[in-house]
Amino acid sequence: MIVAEHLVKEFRLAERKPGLLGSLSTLLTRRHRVVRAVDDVSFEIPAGTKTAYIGANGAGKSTTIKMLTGIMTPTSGRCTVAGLEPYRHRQRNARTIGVVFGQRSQLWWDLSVPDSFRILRRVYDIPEPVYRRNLGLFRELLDIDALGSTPVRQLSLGQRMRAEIAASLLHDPAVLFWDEPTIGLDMVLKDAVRHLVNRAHRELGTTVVLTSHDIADIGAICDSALVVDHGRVVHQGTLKDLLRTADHRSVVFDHRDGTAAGTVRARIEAGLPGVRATPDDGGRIRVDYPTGRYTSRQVLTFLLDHFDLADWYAPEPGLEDVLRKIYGRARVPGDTPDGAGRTPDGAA
Ligand SMILES: Nc1ncnc2c1ncn2[C@@H]1O[C@H](COP(=O)(O)OP(=O)(O)OP(=O)(O)O)[C@@H](O)[C@H]1O
Repeated sequence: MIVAEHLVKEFRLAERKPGLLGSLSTLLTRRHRVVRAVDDVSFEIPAGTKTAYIGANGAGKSTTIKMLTGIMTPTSGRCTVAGLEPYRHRQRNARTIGVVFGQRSQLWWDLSVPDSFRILRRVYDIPEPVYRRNLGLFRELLDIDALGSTPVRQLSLGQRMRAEIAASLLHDPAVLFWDEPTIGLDMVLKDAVRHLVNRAHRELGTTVVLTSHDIADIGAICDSALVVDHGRVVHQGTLKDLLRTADHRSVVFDHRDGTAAGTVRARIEAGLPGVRATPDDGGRIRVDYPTGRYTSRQVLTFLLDHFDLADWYAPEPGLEDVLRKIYGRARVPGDTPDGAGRTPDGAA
């Protein structure tokens, strides 16, 4: 079980004024502003679930994961992973968790991947059969042997990510924290990575916390969702519950009465104010309606009354639509650009 209780993380940033005089005055006055990256966040992630930690850029996801993995200490509040406060018990916590930060390597920069794995094997005291089984899987699915003896710093982004993912799974951790794990990976490797994590969950009961801007990753891996906006949790529940918050639904239909697409559109939009009708390339019409205003029955009845329907279906609302709505609200005019003043390694 992963628990966050009123978790807060603030960063103090020196205010910099532009120009030479500005730099001098910055040195003299030393004014600071505080960025509250994580703002009183509380949640419980049950063991054995696969949770997507979702939010727009700068919402506070990576900062939360850094506290859960012990890299950062909270400003206030607390969190526990399998009963341990990660920032107080970094060593013990490290045995329980496997971590990937797409933006930051967990491997030794000057060592080759096989050398890194040999060290990790000792650090985690991995039993021989487990080590062999996992290496076999990584050879088969991530083509890890092809990385050869090249030092990690000379690997391409995709090659490094393959090694990072393998390293995070090497010791069969109880909890995986994966922050943007598939950046730089091609489609085949993304599939392999999804297979590996789902296998670990199915066979070992691994708890997964995934941060990704790749909607397909979330759909292929996660069953639950935790959505943050401006450092605060705005939704926690199953992925299905999140999809049900969609404020628009759609009906797609084919008609056989030969009416021109433009006329069909005009007739629908006049008869059902607030509804949008869009012809697609295949000759079908997609009707998007606000759920607060119409039921699917009302929309369908209108279509049946006005057109000779050859076929119709109601697609499930997509995660992308739901997130676009949440992220759209998150953009406040005049917001400062995210990431300003970050330290190079992101550490506290
Ligand atoms: N080390 C740091 N020093 C100062 N500010 C920081 C630091 N790390 C993060 N921040 C700020 O905290 C806020 C949250 O950043 P965080 O990286 O947690 O967001 P995120 O949700 O992971 O974003 P993204 O999706 O872009 O990776 C941002 O405004 C960011 O600029």
